[in-house]
Amino acid sequence: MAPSRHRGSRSVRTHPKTLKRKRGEDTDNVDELSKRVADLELRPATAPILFAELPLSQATQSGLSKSHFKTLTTIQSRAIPAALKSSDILGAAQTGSGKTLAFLIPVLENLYRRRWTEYDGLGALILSPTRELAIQIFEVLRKVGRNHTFSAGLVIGGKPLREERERLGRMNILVATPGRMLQHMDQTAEFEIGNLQMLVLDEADRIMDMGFQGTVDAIVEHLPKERQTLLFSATQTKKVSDLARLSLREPEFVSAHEGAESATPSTLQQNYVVTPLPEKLDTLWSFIRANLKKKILVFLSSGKQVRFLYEALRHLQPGLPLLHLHGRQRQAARLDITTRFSSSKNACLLATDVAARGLDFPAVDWVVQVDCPEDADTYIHRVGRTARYEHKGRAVMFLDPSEEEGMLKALERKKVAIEKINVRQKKMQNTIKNQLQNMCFKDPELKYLGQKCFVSYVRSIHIQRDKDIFKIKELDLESYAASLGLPGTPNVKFVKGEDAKARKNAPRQLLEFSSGSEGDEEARRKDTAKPTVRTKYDRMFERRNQDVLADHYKKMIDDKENLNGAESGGNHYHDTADADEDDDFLAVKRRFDAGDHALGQEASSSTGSDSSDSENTIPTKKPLRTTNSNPTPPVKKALHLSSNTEPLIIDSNRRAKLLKSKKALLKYKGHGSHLHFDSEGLNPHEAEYYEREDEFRKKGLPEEQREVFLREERERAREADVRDKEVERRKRREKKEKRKGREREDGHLVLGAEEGVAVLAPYEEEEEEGGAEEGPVLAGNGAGTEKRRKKWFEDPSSGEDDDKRERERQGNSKAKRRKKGAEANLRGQEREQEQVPQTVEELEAMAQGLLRS
Ligand SMILES: Nc1ncnc2c1ncn2[C@@H]1O[C@H](COP(=O)(O)OP(=O)(O)OP(=O)(O)O)[C@@H](O)[C@H]1O
Repeated sequence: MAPSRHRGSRSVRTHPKTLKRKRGEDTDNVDELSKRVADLELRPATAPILFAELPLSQATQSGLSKSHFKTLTTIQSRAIPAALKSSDILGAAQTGSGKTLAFLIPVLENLYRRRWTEYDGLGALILSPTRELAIQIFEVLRKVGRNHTFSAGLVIGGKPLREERERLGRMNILVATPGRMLQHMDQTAEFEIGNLQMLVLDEADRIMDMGFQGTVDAIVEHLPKERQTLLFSATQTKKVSDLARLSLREPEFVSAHEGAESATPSTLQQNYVVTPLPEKLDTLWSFIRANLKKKILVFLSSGKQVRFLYEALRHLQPGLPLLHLHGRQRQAARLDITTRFSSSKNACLLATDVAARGLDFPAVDWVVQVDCPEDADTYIHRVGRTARYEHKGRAVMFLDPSEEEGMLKALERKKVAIEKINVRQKKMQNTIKNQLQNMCFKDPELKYLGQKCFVSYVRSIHIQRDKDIFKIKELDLESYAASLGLPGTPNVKFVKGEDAKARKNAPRQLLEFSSGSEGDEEARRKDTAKPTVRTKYDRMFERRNQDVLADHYKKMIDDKENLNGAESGGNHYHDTADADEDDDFLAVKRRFDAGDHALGQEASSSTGSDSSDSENTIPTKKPLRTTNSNPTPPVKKALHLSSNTEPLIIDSNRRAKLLKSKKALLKYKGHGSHLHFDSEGLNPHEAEYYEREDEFRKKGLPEEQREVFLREERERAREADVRDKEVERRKRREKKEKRKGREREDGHLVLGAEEGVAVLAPYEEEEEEGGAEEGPVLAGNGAGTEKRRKKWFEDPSSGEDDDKRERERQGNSKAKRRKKGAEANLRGQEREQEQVPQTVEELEAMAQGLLRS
């Protein structure tokens, strides 16, 4: 294909790296290599067994052997020869069967045989659906390509565009996520891709899926039509529409599945357990407790479930390291977690499907699918995280009885053999429901997470396409909510008229409650749900917990009970509460002064139940105490100390003295009232306060009234939750705006929240030590030594630190340059720190610095 435009225009170099490169070139006769490739036969009988048999460059051969790859896997022996001959490939093979090398080797070799250089620009673009997988591919590329001179970069988001922009134009091979790639294509002027030779889609079916449809189509529009395209996946499709979208030319379908008994590795033992939705958590808990010495990967259907379960199980202290991974974590955290799980011997990682495809965690013992996968393909990828490359592994899936039939049929269609097993009852731990309830009760944050977990689960079921598997109406959602420790079943609103799949692929939108939502299946379901007996503790739990969670809930209750029709306002609740407290306080230390002008009111509060005390009082300016000391008789007044006794007429000093004697007053106070306490032992009321039973029954059946009451209460709780969420959202918005403000101040290019940037990390040659890989280093101009591994995944906020360090570096190097007579090697170091090529030589050296030993 298109040879290098600038080949031959390079100046002769004396840099040691150039010498190495030349030596590498000298050992290969590229023409001879091309001839051997042309002579390759693509018959199964002649399929190569060892890499040494393939017509590969010395650089690739040595990279493979240093990485301890000797024998080809089935997919490699079929795909690599065809890809070397520049065919378009549709590659399908089981998970963990080595597809990554099946496309990386042809990428390196085909560019090598075309004598690709930095002046030729981007030669190969490798797209991956997730950042983690892109990193993994990049790592393998670094490993096997260590002796090549190509520059390679990783473009996955998580950092400002600015940092990678200038280097992007000099890359020969890019590993990227589609969204970030498109952003560069649209916004980076220096990015020239008209010369692209190869496009690779790993997890091709996922990338061609709806979630990436628009992005991938836009990327392909930018690419030259004349190119080689390689598509790989464990669940490859031959969809004609997809092939047309990618302009594939007579693609070779290379499948290692054909003739295979199962679409999953033969070393994988697969089972499922039927466990009703409300019992899933107990089953998972028992499973984890029974496998404390194992490495377990648990799949859940949404990030919110992962978060809640992680927090809940963490508090229960299962007895092995617990990790969690989902798409909304920061990059640094995601990298840290995948690295920790990879290096763990025993751990439990709770993850969404962000970990379902491609990730090569070593030695995973168990894959547990707590939530049913959306389809059989997702099942295959999830279980593929264990039993990789000839290793053994086990997988178990929890199915609700309503999901069993549909899921089994879907798996059967995909040639997946799975066997039912039962949980040993004696291995089942005690239920954790009560503990979860307790934790949710004490910790409103956890309860809030639980509510979000519930809503997100229900929605995830609602938007599933396969209604043979996912039957929302058959799920016992009320019990499920209780099993999460929630005091009630949260309301879930569904948005009608939107494409379910598109929503599933847009998690951010999925999180938002749509104000325009119309349907409310959940509410309808609850209306028809059977009433259950509620104990006094249930009621107490709800009321107290609502108080803890939401002040506004209490306010609503108070508003209704105490101050119906009173003015509402921000501080109103607090005022009311204070007033209540004062009342209690006064009731204990009651005292009134008979001569006080507010005598009636105080008397009223002192008795607590006499509402008419204040009537008929005769105002006086002097309090009783002063009357005593005053020989003149007091002004005549009548005190109503009780509604059913005679008023006490104070018309003489002697009568006024009565007010000082409790005993004397008793006969004016009448008998004490009989107070009834409510079931919580609080709030005493007189018998009249409670409705008479016959009157109550007149209003309708108790059950109906109970329903109405519950509906109203639910509505209040829902409103309270909405307000909570609004506060939560506002806080998030403010935080985000603050962050953006900081970035703006620092001169960062502010990007969409989803897509960040990773620094393209051309890497320095590394010491070969038992095949162990060092992280990539910031090569800058190709001669740097500073390690950069950690920086790949620093979160966007850490970009500030980067910039600061970068500025400091630049400042240092400028200062150094000012020094006259600086030594030549010092000058070299300064340029390296600046990362900006100053001369043609530097530029050349930098581009050489990647795949080289
Ligand atoms: N020829 C080989 N010899 C030995 N090990 C190999 C070979 N090829 C690949 N492997 C190892 O097999 C494991 C799985 O490889 P890889 O990740 O490429 O699988 P995959 O087919 O892409 O899986 P998935 O479908 O899950 O993405 C890796 O650990 C890799 O190092």
